[in-house]
Amino acid sequence: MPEQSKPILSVKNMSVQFPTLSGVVNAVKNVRFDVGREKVGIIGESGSGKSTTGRAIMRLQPDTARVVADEMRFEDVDLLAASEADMRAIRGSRISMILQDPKYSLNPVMTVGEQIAETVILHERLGKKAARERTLAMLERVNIRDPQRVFNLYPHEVSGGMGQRIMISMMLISSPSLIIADEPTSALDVTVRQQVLSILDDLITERNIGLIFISHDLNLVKSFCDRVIIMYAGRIVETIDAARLDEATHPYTRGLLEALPSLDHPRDRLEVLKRQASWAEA
Ligand SMILES: Nc1ncnc2c1ncn2[C@@H]1O[C@H](COP(=O)(O)OP(=O)(O)OP(=O)(O)O)[C@@H](O)[C@H]1O
Repeated sequence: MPEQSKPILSVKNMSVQFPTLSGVVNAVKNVRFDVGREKVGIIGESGSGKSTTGRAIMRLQPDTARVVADEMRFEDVDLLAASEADMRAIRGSRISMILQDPKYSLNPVMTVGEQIAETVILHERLGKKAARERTLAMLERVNIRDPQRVFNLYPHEVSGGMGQRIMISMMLISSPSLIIADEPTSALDVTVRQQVLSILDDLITERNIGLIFISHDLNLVKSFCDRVIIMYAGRIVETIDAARLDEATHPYTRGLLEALPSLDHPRDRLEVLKRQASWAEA
């Protein structure tokens, strides 16, 4: 298989369970998917297992969680067999995660520049001066106009959109091959969202990175991603090219599409999704 079309990530029959006081929660059930150098959206309603899937790939589950799979392979790494030390070396360097709110992901008592620089000091053993230069260049790459000034700001001093661009800098500075973005723009207003998405898009294309984009915004995923995985109650009910989403056949996907408001074809009433128990079964 040519290098370019080889999957970066291959997940085969992965399930995630959480034992709780009221019984076992089967958060993810037997999911199977590959991610190549492409943008793959995962959509589904709240509780459908999207974030749990992303965190299981990063091996960031609570200790009580049970993750089983036939295979979870990231490039040359068997994620099921990797030690915690192996995972620490991979996280933030070869696989990065961008979360919804940078305020919770950034350390409040360190300047944003120091935090970004720390990534390359840690993973690439760069000296302080070289790390600072790389950081300033990366901040400039995400369209931050005055990187010298922004380098010295603390997380509470930056706006939501700038915070997310800082997160993108931090997550991309080590040139990962896979990014998992979990609702990365949900906290932003529409114009800032477009700017952040366009920066992310450019960097992903330019560096040939694979992206898993978790969202419950069907319209966003449809326009931003190449392929879409639709989850319902822990299962993948359908995987389809984003350009062909309107031709989706699964009744859950059809229901999601029909529940979307449209400016071109306004309707008096939006459809309410009617669920069937069989969608959650094998
Ligand atoms: N640590 C945990 N302990 C117990 N149950 C959990 C835990 N984390 C997640 N769950 C359960 O797993 C299921 C899937 O949750 P998950 O957060 O993956 O859904 P999601 O699709 O990402 O939802 P959202 O869009 O609201 O983030 C839910 O029923 C949730 O309550």
